[in-house]
Amino acid sequence: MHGIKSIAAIAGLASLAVASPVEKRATPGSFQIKQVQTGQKLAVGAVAYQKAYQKYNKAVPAVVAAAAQQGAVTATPEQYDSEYLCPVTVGANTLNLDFDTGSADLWVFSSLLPSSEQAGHSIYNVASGKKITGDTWKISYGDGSGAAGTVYADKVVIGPVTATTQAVEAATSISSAFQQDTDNDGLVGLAFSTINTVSPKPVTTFFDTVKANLTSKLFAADLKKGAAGVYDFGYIDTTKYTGSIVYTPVDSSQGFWMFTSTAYSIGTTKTSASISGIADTGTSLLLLDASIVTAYYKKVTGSKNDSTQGGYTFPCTATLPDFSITVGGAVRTVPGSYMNFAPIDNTGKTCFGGIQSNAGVGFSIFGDIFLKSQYVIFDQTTSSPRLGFGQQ
Ligand SMILES: O=C(c1ccc(-c2ccco2)nc1O)N(Cc1ccccn1)C1CC1
Repeated sequence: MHGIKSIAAIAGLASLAVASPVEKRATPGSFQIKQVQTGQKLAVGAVAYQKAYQKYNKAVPAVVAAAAQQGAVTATPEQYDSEYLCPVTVGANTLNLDFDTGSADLWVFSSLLPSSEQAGHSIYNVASGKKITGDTWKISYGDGSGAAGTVYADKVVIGPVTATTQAVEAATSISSAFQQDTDNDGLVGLAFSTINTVSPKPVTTFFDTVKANLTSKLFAADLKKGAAGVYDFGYIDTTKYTGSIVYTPVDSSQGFWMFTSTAYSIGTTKTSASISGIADTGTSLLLLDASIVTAYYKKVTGSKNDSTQGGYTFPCTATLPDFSITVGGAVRTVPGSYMNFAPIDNTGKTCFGGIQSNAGVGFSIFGDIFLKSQYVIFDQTTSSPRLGFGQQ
């Protein structure tokens, strides 16, 4: 999630009620993208994993060997898992981009921006691209942040996959929050291309551009609590989850990976309820109906809905109940320990909850707080898209 959407959740989802909620290589068959250790040397997870087997002269599992040979880029979340970033080569430069399944624009900080707004960022130099005359774009996210600019066709490389002529949306203006988040050089939208904002005609997302060349038309997100995550493209890594994957149909009519769960549990208390929401790697938190949120924090001693903090807070020492949903007939659980998003200040006394209200959004948002407890498969292998969840 780019820090902005998480700031939305912290700064005041109440304000959301006012703000318009949501108007945000030779290609081998499959490969693994690891997220970059921002500011640190790239740890290539799959290669490290392979080395471990080789060190003890053990056979390297095929999927690890495949991933290692595919090349992998490892990204680590920002502090408090507020954002997960992967290095992507755009034209001649490598930028750290936020893979966002809640939006469908690949936009980047560019040489077209005023130099003051480029400061601290890796930049796409439009000189290497082919300007797509007449195309413009403008995106606004749920928290009022946003960006706008023009469009170039250029090479985009993610892992070992190269899209030779991907539409790259070069920013000519960006909101202040994006300027301040110097870890983030732009977004790779992985929602459906129908909500791409390029005018007069939407362009395809990176995934839509390359999916025909993948072994399977799918990608999977393996985000982690406080550690590097992985995006797998074109294959399912069966070492990444326990038990089996449960699948559920996706309603893509609003351009999101939207699904419905049929019950939720707070601790061991299960309640039947139809919860319609989206799998959104670009949102930090888990945004649910107020009734569920209130019921959850009733179980947390010292919690309160603090309008000055923009949501529910509790003592950082609080014990938090697990939260589960029933999806595709199976229960999928977020451990209580994942529900503490971050301290509200540097005293570390009071913490901000990972579960907050979806007021003003119109549906629930299963952001990183939920997604990092699962191996999530975004599956377009058939004409009916679906989501898969494997408990981690
Ligand atoms: O930020 C967005 C978001 C993403 C993409 C677009 C968009 C506009 C035009 C095309 O895509 N508009 C958004 O608003 N969230 C998450 C969110 C978080 C908090 C409140 C509201 N929402 C979309 C996925 C739901």
